[in-house]
Amino acid sequence: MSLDTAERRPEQAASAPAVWCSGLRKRYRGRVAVDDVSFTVGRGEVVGLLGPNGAGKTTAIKMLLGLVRPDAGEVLLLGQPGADPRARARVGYLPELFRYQPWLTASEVLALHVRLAGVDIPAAEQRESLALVGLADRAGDRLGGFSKGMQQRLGLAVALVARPELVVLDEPTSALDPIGRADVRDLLLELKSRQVAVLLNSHLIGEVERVCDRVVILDKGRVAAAGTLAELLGQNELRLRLDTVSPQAEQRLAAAGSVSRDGDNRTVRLPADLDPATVPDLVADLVRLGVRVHAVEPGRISLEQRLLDILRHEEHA
Ligand SMILES: Nc1ncnc2c1ncn2[C@@H]1O[C@H](COP(=O)(O)OP(=O)(O)OP(=O)(O)O)[C@@H](O)[C@H]1O
Repeated sequence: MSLDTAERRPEQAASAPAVWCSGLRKRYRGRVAVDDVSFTVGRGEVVGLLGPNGAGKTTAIKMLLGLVRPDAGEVLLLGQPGADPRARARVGYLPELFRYQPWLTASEVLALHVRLAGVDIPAAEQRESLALVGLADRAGDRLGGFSKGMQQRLGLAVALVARPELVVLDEPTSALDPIGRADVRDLLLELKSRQVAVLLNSHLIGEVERVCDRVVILDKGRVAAAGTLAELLGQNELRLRLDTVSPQAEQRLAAAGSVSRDGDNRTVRLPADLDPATVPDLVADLVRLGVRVHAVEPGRISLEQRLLDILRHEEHA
């Protein structure tokens, strides 16, 4: 697993990463919120920011976007200093907690943000952004009558309307129903296919696992782990359904890797660099030891399991 240290400051060029930050720190009244955080989001890359409550995710995002002043550290967005309005105009942002003026209509909110971004987006394209988040038929309705999920959908349209090259989404699906979540997942994949970079803060690990190229895990303000899903989930698993397991057979299983048991089901954690003979040899030995093998299912550990392993290890470190 590689810690994403992003040491060298990139050139301020069109090819610079979408996000580059180095040594970000923030304290609130003596309490550390973010402590020496560095990472990058490449152009067109979807990066997930994960971590427990209070880990510093939102604070880190706000420092990237110039909404919180860092005590230390440096930020480049799309190759420009984070505070530069030219960079910010090409960044779409969905904040975690937000409230629009209730007397505005959905299309007025979009028009306002397009004006603030200083870009010229035709009215038809603005309507398309509303359609993209399932609000096409509510364009003329005032926000005072919008549900939480509808407000979050509008927030997404705001983040996407000005043709951003980088989109930062702070818990975009927290208020959404299952269909809304699936829509956002499709939307993220669509952004990826258009080479728009995304930084996604979400507690929905399955969602992150499905769409993200890379993950940065924060814990107690620090980067606890970072890497591609393949790097983080390198470990293999073997799920077996067995009966008539003798003590010798138990020993043979334990020799292959750490074993957890749930009734007749056993899960063996195997190393990442698995020898191709390991699984067939194990099954042959089990059969020889009189075990009845009902099912053998290879798998990879889930991001959720990996996250829990990392965070529990940090707790005991
Ligand atoms: N404005 C603030 N004033 C004082 N402390 C703050 C402020 N904002 C954040 N903090 C503290 O900084 C730490 C990190 O908070 P942050 O909101 O960044 O965490 P998070 O990882 O986004 O959490 P969650 O998953 O719960 O949204 C917490 O201890 C929090 O209490």
